[in-house]
Amino acid sequence: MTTAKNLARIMTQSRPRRPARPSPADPTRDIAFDIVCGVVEHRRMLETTLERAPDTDPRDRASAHRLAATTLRHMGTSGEVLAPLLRREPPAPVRVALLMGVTQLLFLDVPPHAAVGTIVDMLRRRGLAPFAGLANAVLRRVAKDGQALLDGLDQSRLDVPAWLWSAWGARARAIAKGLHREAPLDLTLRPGATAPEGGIVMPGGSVRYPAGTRVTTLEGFEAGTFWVQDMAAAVPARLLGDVAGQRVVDLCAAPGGKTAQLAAAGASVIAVEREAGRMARLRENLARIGVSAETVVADAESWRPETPVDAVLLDAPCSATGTLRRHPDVLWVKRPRDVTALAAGQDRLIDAARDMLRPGGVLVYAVCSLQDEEGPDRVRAALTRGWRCEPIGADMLADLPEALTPEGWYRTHPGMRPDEGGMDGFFAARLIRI
Ligand SMILES: C[S@@+](CC[C@H](N)C(=O)[O-])C[C@H]1O[C@@H](n2cnc3c(N)ncnc32)[C@H](O)[C@@H]1O
Repeated sequence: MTTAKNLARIMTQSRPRRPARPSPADPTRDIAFDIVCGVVEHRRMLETTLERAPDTDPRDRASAHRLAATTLRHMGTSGEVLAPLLRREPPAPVRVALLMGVTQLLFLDVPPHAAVGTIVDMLRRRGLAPFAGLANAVLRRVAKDGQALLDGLDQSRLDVPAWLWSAWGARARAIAKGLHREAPLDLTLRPGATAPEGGIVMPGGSVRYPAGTRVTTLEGFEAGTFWVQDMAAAVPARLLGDVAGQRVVDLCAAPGGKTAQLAAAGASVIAVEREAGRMARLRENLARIGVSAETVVADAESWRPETPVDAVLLDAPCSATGTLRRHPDVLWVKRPRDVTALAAGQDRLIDAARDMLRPGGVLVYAVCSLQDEEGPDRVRAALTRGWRCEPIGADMLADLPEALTPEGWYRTHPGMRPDEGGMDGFFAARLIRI
């Protein structure tokens, strides 16, 4: 039996007992390890690390993404499982390896011998052989006790950093439960298009497929009959009302989901995006879908249209806490001060949008954030700077009435409609230029 005393002894050993055998190559674990170390040690986003491994087989990348994302999604709980098994805190990379091992054992369907062996091999491969014995002992213990180790743990609470939990207030538990589920794949259809087989039509007309569905394999992808957009993200563009024939500016536009919606609804759209690379993606997406828009690579804070426009959609850069189901790295990368800095930028963009609109013109301000500072607080602040709020009508959200707040704002979170697969967190409000 492995006692805490034995474990402590293993931890103090500086060399493995047996000569190390060569560890087999395992790109999935290696990339996942780099991703989680990047998040934990350097607050580096998951995608940034993935981009550093461009030549990897797509299946290894997909498996690495899944292992890393699942580790990050359950990181608080896995840490709690490890706590009584560790006499002292191991070095950060070793802790990451142990967390990955616990994830494989308790949250993924990896058979115990493989769950333990792959982590031990990884430690040897990554220059951490002195800790292979520790990992072997700890993970075997986790494998032996299995799911019983989770009994009595408040996983929802453990897997959300304290600052986010308190910021979410009464919504926190429902949101946290939503975050434990992988997000499904939602499509927005080009008007008149038929959905690929196997989807479920959601409120608002989005079509939903199970988590893990690869979009490029769906019929109609090449022909551009649909684009990927969470059902909650499909709503803000519709809050502008009937835009047919109107001049609409889509600010912060890439990769272009909302530009496509506005163009498909008959608006004459100017899409403004700061990053040239992201704008190239927007153009590719519009070409695939078969809709057109004027595209401008510029900073939305300083760019202005030649003449004032009827409407602006501002999908502002934000903390993205509404997309935590897809991006669990955000849980551990973002800090309260990031939200404060983002809120200041959001105010500047709202002011810029005012300069673009004719008097009486409409701004839909939207963020994929769950934070009050980036949603309700920005709208309240705007009311002192030349805007009035026009409450969203119940008819505009007839399919999703629970998303309409008493103030007339649109607000969703990942805990909503849990039995139908949940949805991303979004906030949007209609502001009129005075
Ligand atoms: C939330 S994403 C927009 C998603 C997009 N609206 C859609 O529906 O596909 C924010 C985008 O804003 C861009 N961005 C950030 N600050 C900007 C600025 N000052 N001017 C223009 N674009 C900006 C980012 O590069 C990013 O592509």
